[in-house]
Amino acid sequence: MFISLRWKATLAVSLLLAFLCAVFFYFIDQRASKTNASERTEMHQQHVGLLTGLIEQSEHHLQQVASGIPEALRYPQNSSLKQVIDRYWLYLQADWGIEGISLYDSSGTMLNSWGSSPRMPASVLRETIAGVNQSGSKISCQERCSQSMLMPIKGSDGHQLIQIDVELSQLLDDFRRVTKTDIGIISRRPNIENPDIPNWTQSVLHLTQRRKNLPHIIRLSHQSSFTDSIGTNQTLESDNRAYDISIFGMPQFMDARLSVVILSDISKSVQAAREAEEQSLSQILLPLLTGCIVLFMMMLMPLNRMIKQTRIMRTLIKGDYELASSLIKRQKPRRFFSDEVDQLLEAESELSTQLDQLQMQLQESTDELKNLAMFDNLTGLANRYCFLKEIKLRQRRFKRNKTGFALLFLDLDNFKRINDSLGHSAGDKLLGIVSNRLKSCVRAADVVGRLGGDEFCILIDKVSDPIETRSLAGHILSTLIMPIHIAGTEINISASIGIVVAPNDGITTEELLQNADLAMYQAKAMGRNKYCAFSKELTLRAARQLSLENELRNALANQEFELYFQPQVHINSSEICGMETLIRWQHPSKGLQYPDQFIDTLEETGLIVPVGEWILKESCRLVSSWLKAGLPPIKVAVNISARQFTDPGFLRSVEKTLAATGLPTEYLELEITESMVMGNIDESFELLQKLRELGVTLSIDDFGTGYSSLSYLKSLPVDILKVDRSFVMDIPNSQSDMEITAAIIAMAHKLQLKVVAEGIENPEQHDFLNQNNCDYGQGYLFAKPLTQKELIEVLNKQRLEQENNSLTVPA
Ligand SMILES: Nc1nc2c(ncn2[C@@H]2O[C@@H]3COP(=O)(O)O[C@H]4[C@@H](O)[C@H](n5cnc6c(=O)[nH]c(N)nc65)O[C@@H]4COP(=O)(O)O[C@H]3[C@H]2O)c(=O)[nH]1
Repeated sequence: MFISLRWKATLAVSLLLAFLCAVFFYFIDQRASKTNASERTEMHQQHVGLLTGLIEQSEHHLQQVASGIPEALRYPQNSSLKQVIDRYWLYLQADWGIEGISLYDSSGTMLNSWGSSPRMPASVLRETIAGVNQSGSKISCQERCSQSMLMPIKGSDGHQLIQIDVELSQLLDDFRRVTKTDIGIISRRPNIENPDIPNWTQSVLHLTQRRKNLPHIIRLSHQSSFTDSIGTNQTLESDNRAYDISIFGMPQFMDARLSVVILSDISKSVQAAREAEEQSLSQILLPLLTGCIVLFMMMLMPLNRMIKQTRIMRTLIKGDYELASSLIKRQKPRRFFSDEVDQLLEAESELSTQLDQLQMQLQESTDELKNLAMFDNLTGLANRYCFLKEIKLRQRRFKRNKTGFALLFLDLDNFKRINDSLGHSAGDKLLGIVSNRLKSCVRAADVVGRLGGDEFCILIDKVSDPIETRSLAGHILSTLIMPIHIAGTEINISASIGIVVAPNDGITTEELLQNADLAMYQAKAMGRNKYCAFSKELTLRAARQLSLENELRNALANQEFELYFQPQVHINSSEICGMETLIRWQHPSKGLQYPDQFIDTLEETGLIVPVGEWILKESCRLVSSWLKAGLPPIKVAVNISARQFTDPGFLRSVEKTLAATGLPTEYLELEITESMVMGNIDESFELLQKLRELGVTLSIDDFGTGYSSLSYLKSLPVDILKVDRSFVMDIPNSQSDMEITAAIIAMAHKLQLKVVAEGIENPEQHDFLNQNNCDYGQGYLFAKPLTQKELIEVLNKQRLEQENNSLTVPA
């Protein structure tokens, strides 16, 4: 729940104010109570003093009357007390306010009485006669309350006791007149039958303004008990008025059964005290309240600024840095009297700048990442990720508008060889040129992507008929085949294209790409620089390929491979000087299989490494055994695949094989291709050097088919060049092939290399090569690849011929 700081501050200040007021009020109240209590004590003392004075004055008055009686007894002489009082009774009543007079004899028996006079207890009379009791007045209440004075007096008829009474009501009225305070007498003797104050079971014997005041005393009796009320000042509030009621005894004037009650109306002083309190409160409250309002107003401005900064913060959180910085600019920090809010604003400004910079960097990085994520770095074409997204987009579109699309899966032919022989930078340039050519062949709406290496894919929009794509594929192939010049070298590149049309050739993206890939492989198998549209048949072919792979995996273990040997001859004498090992596969059901039916699969699956090791070992073992058997010494040339050559254990494997089979190293020749060496020239050089140090002969197979670098060839540690069959086969019909072959032979000789010409099938070819000083030859003209048995027969035959020739040579 949000509560503004301003309301919290106001609440806190209000609470503080309330607390201060309460404390202040408590002290004022305490002080007022003290003042009030002392004022009331003082008032009470004044009342008691006045009442005492009035009682004493009345007593004096009674004494004066009593002291005049002995004087009156003298005139006329020997008058009795009764006579005197009879004579003066009316006068005493009227002028002296005497209420009653009683005469007693010395035993305390009443002799005469005048008016109404309360009856004195006999004990008091006796004590007075005996002189024990000092002369003084006593207040007593019977039917009325009176002040009585007892005095012994000697009349003509002996000692007597005179009692003079005045009514107390006069005195109490005087008290009220002087003090404006009501007064009364309460009897302490319980009156159960008819009490004036039921709660206290007491009677009020006299009370000024009785009708008005008695209810107040009754109300007081509800507040406290009678005994608790004696000797204390009680406050009673009734009918919007306040009374001070004090009940106390006056033992010097009255007996213990009587109490005086004084009811003072203190409404005015209470009201005045209240007003004083209110005034004091207002005096303190007003400045406090004013302070509070001033504080509130003072807080308003910084709080408003803080609210604005909260908005800035929220804007920053939302990432709208432009708006945030304009808001910050609007709230300029103050130069003078700056406070925490200004510091906060400065910090916000810095934060905003930094966040803005961070966002920019983030945006740049994101863009870069997006580019990296979506586009191929080298060619700028859509990368695999982006391309797959595009395919998915088309698939979604198809669900809406039923327009199909096609995928052209393109792989450059022999790119690896070009890349290896010309170097990676030339390979990269070539890929860039291919990309541009591909883009030039398609519409803007079509997407060209590089899926990796030399694999490209083209997405053709809105295609329903596969025929549409075939003409495009043909156009692409004819565009790509145009010569490319990189670093002064002319390169001829071609590609194989696989075509699929969605959704006929695949529902999912993976399925489409897989089928396009399959079609592309088919195009490659068809002889490269071809396109092939996917068909269900291709799937079957792929399945066959898979089964071929599985069969090849078992072939080595089942010893289904066999070695054939094709003799190599001296061109000038046609005598066998060596042989090339050629692998065959004796398939359990299909019969003899040639390398073109399985060698690529061995390469692709990597099975060529263990199979190649077996070929090397078996070749060395056989030749070694033939040597030992006394057959003419013959060199064996073993084809080494690229996978074998780059295998880190290859050198060790050759060493181990030679050691294990005991074949002298000069009888082993290893055939490698140019592209194997060019792939990683430094490492290849080192390896070839080490093989040569072993004493093994090294030959370059298929020479002339790759992009041979003559500068490398010059320093390459090899012994023999094998001119590829493709140059020999058209001799003598192709002048250019003849020239190339002659040039290769001449160049090789210049480099101190021997030359083997492959594929010699007719005598013309033989003659040409002989005329051009080719060293060795291999081909059907001399011998086809032979089984072990056939080779041994040929070798034996040659040995016999040689022996016969030597025998017929004239001495
Ligand atoms: N038309 C014609 N062909 C001729 C003639 N003379 C020889 N040949 C064929 O030419 C191929 C020569 O082998 P290659 O160039 O190394 O080419 C070989 C080689 O690259 C590979 N290969 C064969 N055996 C092995 C092997 O043991 N290991 C490795 N790694 N590859 C092998 O398979 C390729 C094909 O081998 P093959 O089918 O045995 O075919 C052999 C051979 O039978 C001729 O006068 N006319």
